[in-house]
Amino acid sequence: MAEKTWVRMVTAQTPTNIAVIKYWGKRDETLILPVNDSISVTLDPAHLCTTTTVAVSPSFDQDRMWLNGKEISLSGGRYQNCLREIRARACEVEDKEKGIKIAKKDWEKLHLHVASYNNFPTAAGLASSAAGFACLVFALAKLMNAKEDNSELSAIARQGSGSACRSLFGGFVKWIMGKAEDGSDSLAVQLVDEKHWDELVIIIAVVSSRQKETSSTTGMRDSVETSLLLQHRAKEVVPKRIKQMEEAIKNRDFGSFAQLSCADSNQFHAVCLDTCPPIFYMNGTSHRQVKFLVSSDMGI
Ligand SMILES: Nc1ncnc2c1ncn2[C@@H]1O[C@H](COP(=O)(O)OP(=O)(O)OP(=O)(O)O)[C@@H](O)[C@H]1O
Ligand SMILES: C[C@@](O)(CCOP(=O)(O)OP(=O)(O)O)CC(=O)O
Repeated sequence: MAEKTWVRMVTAQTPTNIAVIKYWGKRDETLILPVNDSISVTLDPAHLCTTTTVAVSPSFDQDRMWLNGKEISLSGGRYQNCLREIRARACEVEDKEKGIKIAKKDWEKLHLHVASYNNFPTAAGLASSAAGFACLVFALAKLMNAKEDNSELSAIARQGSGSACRSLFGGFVKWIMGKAEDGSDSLAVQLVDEKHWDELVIIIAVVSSRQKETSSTTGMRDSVETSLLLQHRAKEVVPKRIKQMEEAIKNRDFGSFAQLSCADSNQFHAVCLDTCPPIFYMNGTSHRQVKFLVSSDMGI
């Protein structure tokens, strides 16, 4: 007779976030530590989001993951780092109804299956890695009954993709770059929740759903190696802008908020052009949109 088996599953949903003061450049590639603080706004989960189901069962013989219905490899360092960090924080789980009891030490031997869906284009510049890794880490933490709060979980999601640390919170979120070499103080904090500025409407105009030619990871590595503008931006420009942006958000000052967001986005694209070889993320449609916004009365 077959041995009695079981499956424990958790499903989570996490929205993507859009940076208004951008993260571009790492000081540590493995731990994913940035060269500057960044601030983002988390979108409404009803729109752009990732849904991830994680499952554990004694009948699984290896860790496996499916992204948008296709199996992907979990052998990459980023997935391995997240899985290792969460497993190290796993606690005992008891589900009396289903007769499941998992001791803390059992988590090392048990394997996981992960199925994740993005309801928006993947790897196209809409921060799928942010929603994806935040959702993975959050769902695993719930599955394994980890006791860490969202800021502590953000430091793990950060090791999957830098921008992911900011998707663990709603509203406006700051990723504090931190100073420690081990990355322990590089984490996200919520500045204000989603109710603080609920008349703010964000319109996402998708100008292309194709995969970007240069991934953020590769692009920012090249910028760190070759762009002098990036050094100036990280040291001189962003620290001042972060303070001004925090003030604008606190006071719901749309004029300052829009001016700072546009200036920061333009400087990010300028750093891309200052990179060798240059990186082009904007296309003709994006340029026409910027022209249109500048010529219309946006309160900027
Ligand atoms: N739902 C998900 N779960 C786990 N990993 C994901 C998920 N979605 C995307 N990823 C990972 O993120 C990678 C895409 O990241 P990348 O930074 O290139 O694009 P992006 O995040 O969509 O765009 P950008 O960073 O410019 O906003 C994918 O190749 C995959 O490895
Ligand atoms: C332009 C950005 O969206 C870049 C995001 O880069 P990623 O977080 O995707 O990069 P990795 O840390 O290498 O995974 C700006 C931002 O979100 O702050």
